[in-house]
Amino acid sequence: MGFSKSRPFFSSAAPRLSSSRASYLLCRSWQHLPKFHPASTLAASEPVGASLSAANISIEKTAAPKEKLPPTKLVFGHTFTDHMVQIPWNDTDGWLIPKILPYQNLSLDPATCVFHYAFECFEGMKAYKDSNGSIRLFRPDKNMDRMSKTAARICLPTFDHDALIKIIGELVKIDSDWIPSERGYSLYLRPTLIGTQASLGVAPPKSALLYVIMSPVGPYYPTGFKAVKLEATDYAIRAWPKGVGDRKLGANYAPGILPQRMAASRGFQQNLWLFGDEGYITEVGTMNAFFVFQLPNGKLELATAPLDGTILEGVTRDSILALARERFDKDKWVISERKFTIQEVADHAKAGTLVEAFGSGTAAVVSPIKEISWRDQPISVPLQAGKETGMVAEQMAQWIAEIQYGEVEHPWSFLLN
Ligand SMILES: Cc1ncc(COP(=O)(O)O)c(C=O)c1O
Repeated sequence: MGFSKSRPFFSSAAPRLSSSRASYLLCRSWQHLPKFHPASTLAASEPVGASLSAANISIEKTAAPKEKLPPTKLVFGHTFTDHMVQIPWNDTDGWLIPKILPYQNLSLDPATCVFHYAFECFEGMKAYKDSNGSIRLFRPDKNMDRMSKTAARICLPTFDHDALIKIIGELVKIDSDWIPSERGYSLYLRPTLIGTQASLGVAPPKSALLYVIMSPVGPYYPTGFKAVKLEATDYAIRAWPKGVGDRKLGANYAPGILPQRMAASRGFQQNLWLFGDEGYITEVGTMNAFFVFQLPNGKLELATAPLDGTILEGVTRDSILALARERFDKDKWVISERKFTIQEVADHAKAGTLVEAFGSGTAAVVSPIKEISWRDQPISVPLQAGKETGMVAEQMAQWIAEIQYGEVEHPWSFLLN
């Protein structure tokens, strides 16, 4: 059964989220933390020394600003701005004074624990320039929350979220002329936390460095959406219950490259991570996964995997769920965080009730899917006629971009002033 504009599945008026509703939504992610998961109760170490503060940032500006590339030449993660943040921590003094410095190399002893035992975690978030030239972050509190929980899981120090948002804000303001003004462009921010203790003993690091670098990026789809073909991976597993797949650890990413490369060698842009003999759908490459099914009762279901520890708690995933719950017509839609299998997707495709599928993440916001290869058989995923996207992905991309670029007032948009 199709999915056409003659059947308005979205409420005609799209109400904006009230701030009380938004704070309720912000709190929801905590409720989804599985109670049994040790990371929800683990503390990195007893807090010692000074807590992270934005009160006394030391600023050293570069004497040699770099030449900027024309925006159309930007390649994701290849160009970095003039400055970076560095904040050292040690287990005696706590967090030391944050420094904004010229972008520079780090000098680390070869025995430093980050190189041997992967004491590293990071975040991916963006700053946007709106049409007034003001700069906005999108839901930075969610990234700080996730980074703290990840740091705690590998015994790196946690930090005051508001302080780090302020420090990042200062860095973004100093390098604000690196953010292209055109719609679709943004500044990708990479907060990173590493253990810096130089010793080979496997133990909690006694010293750490939090740093932030930034890279200007262009639109993910410069010429419009491009739907992707996926290969379902069942010979390798990205994450498992009670593991660390829900944490943004660098160590989770390197093992994912080979299956992605093997999928690419067979002509697929991404792989679809399955879990277990049942073939539960978890994630798409480094994105969360959404599917739209037509249900026997005539309703449509927007389904994504639950936060059971085997998927990353995507900020975009959370935003899509919140917007769908807020703005989709409740008589016509069911919004589900539930387990579902690749077999269920294949059955829906066969019955003509698979409506749409897409990945979600900070880089692309949404990435429409047109085909999934499973056991060498293609599962075809519908797109809108004449378009490279389904209707939900298209609508979500528009709603989220409006908030990111400050075209609608919204509590998720964090204005730097
Ligand atoms: C494994 C994984 N899943 C999902 C996501 C999407 O998360 P977000 O929407 O916060 O970018 C990312 C990107 O950070 C990721 O690396």
